[in-house]
Amino acid sequence: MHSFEYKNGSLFCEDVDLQQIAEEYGTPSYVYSAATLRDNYTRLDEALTELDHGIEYAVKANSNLSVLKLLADLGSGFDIVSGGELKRVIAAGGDPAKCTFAGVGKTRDEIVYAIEQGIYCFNAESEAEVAFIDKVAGELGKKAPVAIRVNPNVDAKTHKYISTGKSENKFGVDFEFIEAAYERASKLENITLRGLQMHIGSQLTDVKPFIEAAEKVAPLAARLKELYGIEFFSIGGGVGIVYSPALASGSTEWWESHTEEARPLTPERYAVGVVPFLKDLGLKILVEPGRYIAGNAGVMLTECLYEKKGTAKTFKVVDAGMNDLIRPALYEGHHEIVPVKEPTKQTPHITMDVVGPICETGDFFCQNRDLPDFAEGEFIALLSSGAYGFVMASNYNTRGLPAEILVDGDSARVIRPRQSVDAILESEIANL
Ligand SMILES: Cc1ncc(COP(=O)(O)O)c(C=O)c1O
Ligand SMILES: N[C@@H](CCCC[NH3+])C(=O)O
Repeated sequence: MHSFEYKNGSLFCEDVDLQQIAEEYGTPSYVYSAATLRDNYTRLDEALTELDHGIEYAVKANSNLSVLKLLADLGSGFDIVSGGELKRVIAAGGDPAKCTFAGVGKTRDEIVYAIEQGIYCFNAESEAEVAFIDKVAGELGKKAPVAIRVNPNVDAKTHKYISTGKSENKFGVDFEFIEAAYERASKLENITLRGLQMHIGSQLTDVKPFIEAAEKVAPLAARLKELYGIEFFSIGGGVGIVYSPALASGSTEWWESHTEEARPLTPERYAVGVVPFLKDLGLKILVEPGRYIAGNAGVMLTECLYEKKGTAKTFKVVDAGMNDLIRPALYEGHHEIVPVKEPTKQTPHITMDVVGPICETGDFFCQNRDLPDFAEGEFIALLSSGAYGFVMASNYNTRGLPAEILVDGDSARVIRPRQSVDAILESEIANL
């Protein structure tokens, strides 16, 4: 489910007209649907009922405090990658005892903070890191819970920048070395071996790599349980979403018009694929979805400022740039673009580039795309922008960060006001 659809000639998020949001709060703005966030969480949770499982929402995908609070209220745990993310979870009312801490470069300060807050487990990504956590825990007179991330050398068949489970990627300890790493770790005095973790990549749209990884690593998890009494196996995140056709795929008719094989990955297919390898391990199974929970729960609204017809192309210049949504520039990520005012049968389609105001050639949201025409002053929505959207925004070109708005039914709340340029300048020191 996602709650973005045309009603009465305008694009709505749940019961709120996005035209009104754009007019009231300005653009560029991110708008999230609370119902979609809740629904995505619940659907995945229900798909995994056969397992003793826990959902650790990957905070990096969308870390707004209101989003974290909504998920914490549903009982979610959190997968964090920095001390900052842990602080966010705590500020949002999340439970540190339900947090796992991933990432290849945890610092001393972050490790100390996480131990003091009593996180559920560090997911260590190298033997050097395990040794360092042991040392820091010893200095604090504590025992730190540790899992080691295994790199199973499985091809996730996703964009090369977001593939993480091959040996050439920086993540985790190679499958060939992992048992020796556990054996050495088991001799350290200030850590407890609590689990095993893997994560093979992001935006997987095929279930096969998940199955391959689960089949390869489940026997290892069983051995580690027997040898060291680990209690969980985290199979990571990575469940992909439908970026196109994003709007249509929100409808039941769209799903029903596709055969099972032609359908993109769903939580149910994911579960059918991996559960058989996991259900008899006697371990708690954790999943770390980010994009699946937040991706299709958000759009970015922007206004068309100018149209420019060149000899080669028609450009629509909008008021959002790659600093607001970097996925197209960074990964050639596809986001569907739809006018907020619903196109009619008479609206002509034209081939266009939708570009931002940033001084970079890569500052585009689409190139040579056939879209229903829209005029200067009209608002458009970039769909599927709820994950890895706002969180990757920057102040490049001294542009304030966009606003974030959470819609729930017929209510719309600003959950992050637009950042002013003054606020950017206030954080700097002019050495005059
Ligand atoms: C360790 C870890 N877990 C979970 C995730 C979440 O991934 P996704 O948003 O694809 O579910 C990531 C990001 O890829 C990650 O690095
Ligand atoms: N930022 C990436 C995903 C990275 C996943 C983090 N491990 C994207 O937008 O697709």
